[in-house]
Amino acid sequence: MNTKPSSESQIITIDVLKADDLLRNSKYRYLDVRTEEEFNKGHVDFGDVLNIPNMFNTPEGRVKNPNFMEQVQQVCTKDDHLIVGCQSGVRSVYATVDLLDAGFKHVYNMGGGFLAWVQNGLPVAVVTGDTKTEFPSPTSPLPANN
Ligand SMILES: O=S(=O)([O-])[S-]
Repeated sequence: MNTKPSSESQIITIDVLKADDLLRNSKYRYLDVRTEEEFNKGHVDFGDVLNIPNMFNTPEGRVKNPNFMEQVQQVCTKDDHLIVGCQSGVRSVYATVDLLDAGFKHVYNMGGGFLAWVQNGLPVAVVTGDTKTEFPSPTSPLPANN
C-alpha cells in the first residue's frame, strides 16, 4: 500500500481565461510541461514562459523526465507563482502534484491546456529556427504544420 501523502486533492485548476488574466496582471509565470517539439510548434505567448517537459515521448510510450524537479528548481523557487500547462490538461496535473509535493506553494493547473488556450483565441507564439513568431491578434490563424 502506498502511504505517501499526495497533493493531488490540493490541486487548484483554473481555466485559460483566468490563467491569461493572472499572467497579464500578476506575478504568475507560465510553466509549459510539454516536450520541446510541442512547445516550438506553438505556445502560450508571454515573455517569461518556461518550457520544462515532465514527460518524454519514447518508442515505448511516455516516460517521466527524471530531472524535472531539478530543472524547475534551477529557474524557480518554491515561492514563485506558477501556472502549469500542457497540451490538453493531463500532464499538467501530474506536474502540479509533483510541484506541490516538493513544497511549491503557489501553483495552479491550467485546465484544458494549450488546446483550450488556442480555442479561446488567446495569444500564441511559434518558434521556427531561431525566430519566434507571435500571433497577437486573437483572430490570427496558426500557421499550418509542415
Ligand atoms: O498534454 S496532455 O497530457 O493532456 S495530451
